[in-house]
Amino acid sequence: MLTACKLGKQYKTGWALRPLSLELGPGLHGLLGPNGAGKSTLLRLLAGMVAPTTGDALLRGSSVRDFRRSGSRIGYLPQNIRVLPQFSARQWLLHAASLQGGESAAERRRKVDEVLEQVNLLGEADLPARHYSYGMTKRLGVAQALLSAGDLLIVDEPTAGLDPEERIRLRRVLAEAAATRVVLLSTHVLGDIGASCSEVIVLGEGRLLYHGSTQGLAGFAEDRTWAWETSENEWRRMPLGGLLSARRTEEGILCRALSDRPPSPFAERVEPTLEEGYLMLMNRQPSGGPG
Ligand SMILES: Nc1ncnc2c1ncn2[C@@H]1O[C@H](COP(=O)(O)OP(=O)(O)OP(=O)(O)O)[C@@H](O)[C@H]1O
Repeated sequence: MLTACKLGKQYKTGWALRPLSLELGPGLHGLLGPNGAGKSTLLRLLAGMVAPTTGDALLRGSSVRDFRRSGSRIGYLPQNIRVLPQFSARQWLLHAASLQGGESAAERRRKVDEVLEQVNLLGEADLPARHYSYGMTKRLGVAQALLSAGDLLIVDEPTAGLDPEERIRLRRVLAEAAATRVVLLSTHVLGDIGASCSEVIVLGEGRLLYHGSTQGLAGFAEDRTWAWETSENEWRRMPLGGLLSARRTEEGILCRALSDRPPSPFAERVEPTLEEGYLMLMNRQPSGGPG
């Protein structure tokens, strides 16, 4: 449904995103990568917000740039949303819907109520936005993106700064939206991806490093993730390289590490998490490990 073909963006300072090709079907797709990896650039290109230097992105066979020019059926939530504080959510969304044009006032009101309900803002729909919490403002941004999302919804770090309850709520909204369309979710929170995405894209320094299942990403740490229990004394002498966590239990200290070889004679291989696979892929962990 959404195809990127040799899609790339170069600024005077260099490549923000080196040419890459992708095919995405309906569902929730996660986008991961360190700061400056090119995530927002990719999302802006896929939303048709900026012109590519190379290649193109096609939605149902037509360039996303044409979609945007023709009134847009692409929902896009940028990293930083701005809502005029004197507007209520309902006023803000009715205004956004009227800019899209083409529908009767009654139909616009119906759609606005529908998205307000989806993001659970109906109860506060008539409060001025200055009274909204950070999470409510984010949900309003998602509602605005949903209003114009036909086949494609793109959200750039929607869960950043949200408390766990708000984050779960937002994830549910996105998962519901993904039932019928392509949804792309950029985040630094691996828990968001693990909980809701079946596919994940990883960028690093403007390059596509991985595109596939979340299990496949976790698999990068297969056979290199270890857990073992150690005493307080041994723990104090242990080098920290490769160590992921150390948790005190009644028996001692439960350690977990990424390493090519067993970090301790007592270490046993364990199932890697998504985070461990991501760390392995990004090559951030030292290969030696503790011990
Ligand atoms: N308009 C621009 N002009 C020049 N360089 C840009 C522009 N936009 C992005 N870049 C550069 O492209 C690279 C990728 O930036 P981008 O914002 O896409 O990364 P990101 O993965 O979204 O980062 P973050 O996680 O910090 O939001 C960075 O080096 C950035 O400085």
